[in-house]
Amino acid sequence: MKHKEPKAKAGLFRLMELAGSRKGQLTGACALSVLAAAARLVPFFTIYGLLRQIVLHYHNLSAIPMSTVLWLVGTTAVAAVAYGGFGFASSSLSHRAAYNILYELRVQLMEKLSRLPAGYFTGTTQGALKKVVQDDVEQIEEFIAHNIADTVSAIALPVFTLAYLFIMDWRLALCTIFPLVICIVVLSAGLKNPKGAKTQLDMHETREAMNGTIVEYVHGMPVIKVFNRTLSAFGRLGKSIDDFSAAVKRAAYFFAPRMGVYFAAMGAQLLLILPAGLLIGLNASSYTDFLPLLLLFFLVGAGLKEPLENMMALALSTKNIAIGVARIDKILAEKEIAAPTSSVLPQSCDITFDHVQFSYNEDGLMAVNDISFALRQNTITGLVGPSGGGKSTVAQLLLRFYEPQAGRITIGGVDIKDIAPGKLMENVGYVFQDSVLFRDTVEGNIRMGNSEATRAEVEAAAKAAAIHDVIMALPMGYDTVIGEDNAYLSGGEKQRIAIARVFLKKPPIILLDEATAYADAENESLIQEAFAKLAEGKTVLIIAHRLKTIENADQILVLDNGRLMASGTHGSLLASSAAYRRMVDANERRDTWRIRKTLRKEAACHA
Ligand SMILES: Nc1ncnc2c1ncn2[C@@H]1O[C@H](COP(=O)(O)OP(=O)(O)OP(=O)(O)O)[C@@H](O)[C@H]1O
Repeated sequence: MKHKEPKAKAGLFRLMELAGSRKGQLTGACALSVLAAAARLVPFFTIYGLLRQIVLHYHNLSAIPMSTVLWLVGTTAVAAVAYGGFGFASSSLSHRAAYNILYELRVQLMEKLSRLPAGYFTGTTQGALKKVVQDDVEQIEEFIAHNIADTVSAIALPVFTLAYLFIMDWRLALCTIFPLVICIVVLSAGLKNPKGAKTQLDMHETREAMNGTIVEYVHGMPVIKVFNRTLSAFGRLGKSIDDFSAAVKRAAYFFAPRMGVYFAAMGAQLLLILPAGLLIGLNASSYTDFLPLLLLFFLVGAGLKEPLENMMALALSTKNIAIGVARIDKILAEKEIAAPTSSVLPQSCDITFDHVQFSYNEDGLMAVNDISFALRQNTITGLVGPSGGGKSTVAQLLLRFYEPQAGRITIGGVDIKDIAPGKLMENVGYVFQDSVLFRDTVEGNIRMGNSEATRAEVEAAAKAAAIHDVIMALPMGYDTVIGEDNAYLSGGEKQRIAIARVFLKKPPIILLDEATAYADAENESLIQEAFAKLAEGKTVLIIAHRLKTIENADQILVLDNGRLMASGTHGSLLASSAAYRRMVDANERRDTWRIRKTLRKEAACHA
């Protein structure tokens, strides 16, 4: 017999699955919410009881038994206290469950992200991830804290009420329920209608696109100002706002007639009860029984509107929750870095790339195309080539940011796939082009390289990276929080902090991505000195943009279009590789580049 895979849960069912261990708390919150709903109904019936007494004794109100009045008033008071008490307990329990689920979901997502290859985190995925981890999880918390228990009571309240009304008088109960059924049928048919569902989805998607563009607009404000662009000239933002407003209009046109029927039917409830009540009243045997009954239906019938309206609002927010839950699931299902079944430790730092092939996309365009080379332990290798040649990709493959589609990369003869990811990272240090600093103290930022390091070791690393003096000039020295207290660092200074991190980590293999952006003379020489110190006695791969940096390297690899075009020392490449010679010439031209006087003359101010 064919094995049937269990169907993956979606929407609220999946949310309950994610709620995991907190299901008990949620069930408790729902039960208490039902009790609160029941307590909320009690006053309707005690008022009915009082009305009945008034009608029975209208000719002599003092004949109403005091004990009955006291009982009815007492019950109303107890019900009011019970409503408050159950409501509070339900809300506390659901909030506790919601915050626990929020915490567990975020931890689950963060743990998952830490197991994903670093290459997963591109600019686009980072934006989407922020939305899921921050907004979607928050929305789920809000939904669990408020809406789940409310939904249960929104269902329970009308069920209790209608059951009671049917017991009291089934004909008037039918008149009460009939318009409500029309309301539910009309709106749920609208929500289920593919066109209606599409207008909802469009509204959701265009709102997200608009929010994304607004954030981009605000982030890009300096560029927008420099280029003197106005809001109207930033076309994409205007278009996203127009798209959203068009989607809202489409949804409004679709739902307006249905909402019309909905509100008309809600109003018709009382209109039906009145004539039906009069007809029933004509044939009633006892006027004193009939009149309070009619008043009860007026009272309770009107009270049914609110839970139904809540139910409709909930039906809409459930859709948003389902979209958020699906996005969380997509992240949880991402492919993780395969952990080795048995972890082997490399005995040396010789590195080899053996016919390595890698493409970022399925379009087959190779970023690294059948590359083979070896880096000998304790040697320095320069990686050069035109922009887009594949240099960063080679470095990132060595760090397992991505998995090659073919070939293998080894350290000390061990395939990096067989080295535990933590061990690999212990052995390799990477200085990125753009160094990220966290909103933490300078010491905390450097300590990322080694959380066990002493303050003296942190300072020694900073001195080696030629950043100690800059740190000491900050308002609180090593305790200054970067980004606060007016403590900001330049791009070059940030890179030297990143170098200090690697000094502290002391990995035997180092990858350096030379930044060109902070190439003022002083910074450049400080960074070069720090690089040189860092490289001592290590196996080093430098992605060099200034060929001078790697002139003395043991080996230089020339990459172009993902292919290894040539390799050798600076001298041998000058003799053998035309591509390398062209790069050296271009570098020399760049180093002697000056703005010509003629250009200055041409650049007159616009009137
Ligand atoms: N995350 C990515 N997704 C898709 N393509 C990418 C990605 N990163 C790089 N590429 C592409 O892969 C190719 C190699 O890029 P890579 O960044 O390795 O070149 P590079 O030599 O380091 O360039 P540069 O000197 O400008 O930093 C380029 O065609 C680039 O567009």
